[in-house]
Amino acid sequence: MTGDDRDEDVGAVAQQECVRVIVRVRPTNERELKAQAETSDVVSIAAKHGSDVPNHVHVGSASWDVDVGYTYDAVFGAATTQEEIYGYLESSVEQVVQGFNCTIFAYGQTGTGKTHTMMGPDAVLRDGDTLPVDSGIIPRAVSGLFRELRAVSTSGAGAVVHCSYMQIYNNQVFDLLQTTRAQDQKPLQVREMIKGNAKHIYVSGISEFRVASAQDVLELLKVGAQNRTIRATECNEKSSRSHALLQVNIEVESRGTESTTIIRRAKLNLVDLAGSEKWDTDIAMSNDRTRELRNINASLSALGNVIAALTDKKRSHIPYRDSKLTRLLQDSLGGNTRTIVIATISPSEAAIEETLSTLQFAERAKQISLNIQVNEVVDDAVLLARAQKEIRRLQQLLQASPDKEQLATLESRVTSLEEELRQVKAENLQLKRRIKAKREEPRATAQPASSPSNQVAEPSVAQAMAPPTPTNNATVDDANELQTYDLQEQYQLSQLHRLQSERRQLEAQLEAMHGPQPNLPEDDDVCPMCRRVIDHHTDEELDRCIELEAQAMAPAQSPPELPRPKTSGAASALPALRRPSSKASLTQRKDVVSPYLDTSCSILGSRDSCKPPSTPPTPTNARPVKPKPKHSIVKQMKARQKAKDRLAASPYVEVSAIKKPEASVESNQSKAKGVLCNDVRDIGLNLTVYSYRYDSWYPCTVVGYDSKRKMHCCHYDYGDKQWLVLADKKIDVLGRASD
Ligand SMILES: Nc1ncnc2c1ncn2[C@@H]1O[C@H](COP(=O)(O)OP(=O)(O)OP(=O)(O)O)[C@@H](O)[C@H]1O
Repeated sequence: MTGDDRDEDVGAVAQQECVRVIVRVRPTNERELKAQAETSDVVSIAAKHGSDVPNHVHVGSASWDVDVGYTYDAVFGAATTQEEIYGYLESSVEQVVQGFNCTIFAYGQTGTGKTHTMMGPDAVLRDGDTLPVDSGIIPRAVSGLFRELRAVSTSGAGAVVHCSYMQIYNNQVFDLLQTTRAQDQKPLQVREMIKGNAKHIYVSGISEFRVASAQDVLELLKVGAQNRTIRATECNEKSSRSHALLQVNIEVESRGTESTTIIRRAKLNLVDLAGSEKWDTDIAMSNDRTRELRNINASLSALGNVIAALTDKKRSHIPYRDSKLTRLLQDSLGGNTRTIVIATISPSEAAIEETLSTLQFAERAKQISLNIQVNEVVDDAVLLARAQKEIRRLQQLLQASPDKEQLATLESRVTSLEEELRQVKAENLQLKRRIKAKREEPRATAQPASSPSNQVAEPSVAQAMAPPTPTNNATVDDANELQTYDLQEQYQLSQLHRLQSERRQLEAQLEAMHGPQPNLPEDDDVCPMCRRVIDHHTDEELDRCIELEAQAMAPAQSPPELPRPKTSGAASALPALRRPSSKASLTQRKDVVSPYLDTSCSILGSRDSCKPPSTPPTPTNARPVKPKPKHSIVKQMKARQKAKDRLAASPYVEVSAIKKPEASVESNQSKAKGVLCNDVRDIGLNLTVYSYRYDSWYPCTVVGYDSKRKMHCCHYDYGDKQWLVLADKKIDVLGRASD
């Protein structure tokens, strides 16, 4: 996969898949051959539905009255080689390098070949460059992983690999890579942290070793093998009495396009479970052995319960906390980890009960669905690259739109139509006033007859409004004039309607030519002073706009607002001019007046209040009403600025960064440094580490130490892990959890 391909994967969505289950049948061993001298094997396998890999296992025994069959992802018979088994899993292991977590675990009755499948015979851990043919999945997966890492490194990717190895013995977690024997160690705690939307399970205080080659891991496995608890039992000379988990954490940093950096982190868990065992009351067992057996069976039954709960749609509670095993496998069961279960069975009739129980466990496990997702860290550069990509897309859209000249012509036509419309409206208004005045004239002059000023009797209102007659010349003239006004008004109104409809058409045309508008900011996101998105302001710009806004809002300083021309009832009843889209309208954006050009009119007011009135303002005693904003923009901007500051202080919003005065920092520092051992003994120490960048202290626990680089692996309380040279940092040691 190239860096470019990887870039495309950024932000990839989760893939749904189920736990994959494969069954491996081991050859009949000598003990079974002796026991079943007269009977044959009860397990047979076949390929179903035209599959080239056998995927169906059948168990049939007349004496046990059993005849059942199950279908899995794959079924491997006694003759299958270690290479064939790994060949089936290889691609899943290689995908770890691409950021997919993966867990492979072997489950089955004691002595059915779990350790053989996962590790192979002891001899596989001998020194040498080539893997022995009987090497199991673990050594093959480790060398496959490093092969894949070498392949990606040719395209410029760099990788860091860390490894830890632990066992769960008697439901307690022990570090298999510590120099002290497991029996003398303090058990480690399994902890949970929330990272993003997901929970992550980790072992607090486990040692993590940086490894550079498969051989390094094999060396660690050798150390671990010496520490693992093994005992001879009736079924197995070297029976594993603990569950062993090898955890390989990889971090691959690759270059995407536009010099971006993509960091992918993934975990490969390789688990060899202890085998379930029937409690044989005929055999005398030591207390230790009884305790082991009880714990192994209890943890495996807890695993069975978790799997049953996960496949039961009605169950909401999954009992992960019932055992350390299920707690550690929590991520792998129903989480963001590709999980492969290898169910190992014996073909012998003597083991038929255990075989059926293992197959039923496997049958349930394959129903568990998982949400697999690439684990990647998107850095600022990637975000920047995405933004640049979007800008390029918008620029292309703009180029694809019709030529600018045509747009400019249309825009100027709309502007001139608006002006014409305004004039027609004003004329119309004047006409209406004159008509009204004319109509009221006869009423005003129709005074009582006794009035000395009225020598001639005036016609009544009814007469004035009646159709003109030839006998009364004055009335005829008035009526004619009124009629002319009416006609003029009708003409103006029709003009008005024509102009309005023409303008609406033009605006629609303009909008269509501009294409779909990119996400225009919500009104509340736009600065009322400069009409730019508030979040795009620099600090200085923001301060300037806040100041301008405060000036505009202050009643003493605000310029006297021009009262709007009064409109008559008739004029306000005219059809309102509406734009096809208030947000996308070009003219609306164009009309916005920048406060940097003229601060005498508040942008908070309507657009008209900034324009010179079309008619001289009529004097009025009414106090001009100052338009009020929905919310105080100043407050809004200040709140945004505060939120921005908070974000800038920490890359993790939820982090409660602890600020400390510098003085105490310095005094604590030398004391804190003295407490550090600068070796694996630091593991488990709780610290707070000072970050200069964010001027804050972050609490963390030391979970690893790299002696080569003299670096500590710090697990922050907010969930991230980071390798640091603590010697160069300001730190404060808080102690250990156990203190
Ligand atoms: N597929 C196989 N081919 C050849 N030998 C096998 C195979 N599977 C298991 N064996 C042998 O069977 C014996 C028991 O196997 P192993 O120790 O792997 O069982 P286990 O399931 O891990 O048992 P336990 O749960 O007790 O640890 C070993 O001697 C191993 O070499």
